[in-house]
Amino acid sequence: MNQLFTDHLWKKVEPIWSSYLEHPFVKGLGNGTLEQDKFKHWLKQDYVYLMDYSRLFALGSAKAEDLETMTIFAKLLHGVLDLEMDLHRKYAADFGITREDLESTEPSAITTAYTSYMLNVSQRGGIENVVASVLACEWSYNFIGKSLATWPGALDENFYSSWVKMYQSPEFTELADNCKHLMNKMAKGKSEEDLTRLEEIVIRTSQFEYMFWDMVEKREDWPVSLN
Ligand SMILES: Cc1ncc(CN)c(N)n1
Repeated sequence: MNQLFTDHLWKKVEPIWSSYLEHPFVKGLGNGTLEQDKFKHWLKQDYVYLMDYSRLFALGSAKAEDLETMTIFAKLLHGVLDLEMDLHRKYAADFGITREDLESTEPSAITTAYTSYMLNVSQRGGIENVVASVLACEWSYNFIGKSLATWPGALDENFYSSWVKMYQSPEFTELADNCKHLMNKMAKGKSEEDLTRLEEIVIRTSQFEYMFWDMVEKREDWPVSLN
């Protein structure tokens, strides 16, 4: 394969990622009209999602076979725990939600399914599986942030402008670019069969991304509640 593996992947996931921009939750972030109760649900579910997502970067660092890869994973871990989750903590403070409340959020069915899938695939396979698992998450949010930033008024002062600003920022773009760089590095020398397997992981996680947007839009938890 002469083209970058991430360019090949982009062609595969583009229809799924375009549908994110049509999703009511994402549209509400871009035009500032999203109901705050729905956003609160995203905030809490995403916080516990990111706690598990961080574990993947720690796992990637542990599985790394060279110092460059180990260092990138360590930077990605720091980026999520610090830059990204700081956005969540600031919004939570505006809502009067404490850090303890955020951390003790019960993961919904979709959150559990998505993080369990990534952790399972990453633990079972080599480091290339870890990279394929984390790729859509970082890259698609950066894609959404950059796309929404072009919408009229999305960067003007409104409740969700800090969300758009952070996900399109140079700092977050660097995290997404680091994931893409690792994916291309891992793809080098792999057989067509291995690349197809990695592509399937990226497509599956892209589908989970859509399900996550849908879950927060509908404020879903578990289908049958115990109380
Ligand atoms: C579900 C989800 N996917 C991706 C991201 C961006 N790291 C996120 N915060 N949450």
